[in-house]
Amino acid sequence: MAEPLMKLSGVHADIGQYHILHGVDLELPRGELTVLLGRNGAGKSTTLRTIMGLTDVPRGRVEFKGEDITGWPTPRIARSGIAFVPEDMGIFQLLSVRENLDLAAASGPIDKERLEWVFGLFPALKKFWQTDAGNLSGGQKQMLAIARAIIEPRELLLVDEPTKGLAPSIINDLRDAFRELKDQEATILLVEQNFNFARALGQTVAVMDDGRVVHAGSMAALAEDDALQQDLLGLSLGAHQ
Ligand SMILES: Nc1ncnc2c1ncn2[C@@H]1O[C@H](COP(=O)(O)OP(=O)(O)OP(=O)(O)O)[C@@H](O)[C@H]1O
Repeated sequence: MAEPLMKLSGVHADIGQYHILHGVDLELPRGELTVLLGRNGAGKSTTLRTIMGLTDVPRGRVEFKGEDITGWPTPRIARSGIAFVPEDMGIFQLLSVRENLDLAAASGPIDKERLEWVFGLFPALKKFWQTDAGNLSGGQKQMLAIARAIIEPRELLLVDEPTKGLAPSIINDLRDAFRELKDQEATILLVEQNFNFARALGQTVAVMDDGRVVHAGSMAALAEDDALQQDLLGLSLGAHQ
């Protein structure tokens, strides 16, 4: 098997005095969209934050492109080619869509072709180019947050629960955008609670429970196995259709 783009081996993570991750093993195959599933509080967001260097890692190893990045400061991790869309989206509410994207382009003015490509994924951002981000709808804010992460090419994109609180029609737009993103270039790690969204996009899946990955494999296999879903996630696909 080809070397994964990212590999977590036995990763423990602390937030303050709390020990949250208890030995996470996770591999992200290059060019694939991996979905991280699991019940509330399983440690999914903490895993993304740990990859970005936002927690203490007393034990274990995080490798990106074969290099040990454990303990690197967050800006260095970002510069190495990893983009992160946190659950709270991290956009500047008082700045316009344009200003939000200008600030996200760290290496200079936004590349025109890249911007047109982003507008193709999220046409609303073109329409509301001069609008303050705080006045966008929830779905448009999520699109802006993702656009900020991809306004410059990145090798790995981490996205935390993009569908949270969004209406079904907006979720469909987001799904289409992620499909195009994964077809075009990126390796993506997506934290999701919405199993149908996850199933539509994921090639690979990892399921967390109590600070560990308890299942990893193909999404197709999990999507076909009602009993496994029930066991791992406490859900059956039938209940979610
Ligand atoms: N800043 C913090 N201080 C203390 N405990 C925290 C902190 N952040 C997260 N936790 C705890 O760590 C555990 C994992 O949280 P995390 O947010 O990673 O889970 P999750 O799988 O993303 O869940 P959710 O879907 O609810 O966001 C939870 O028990 C949570 O209460």
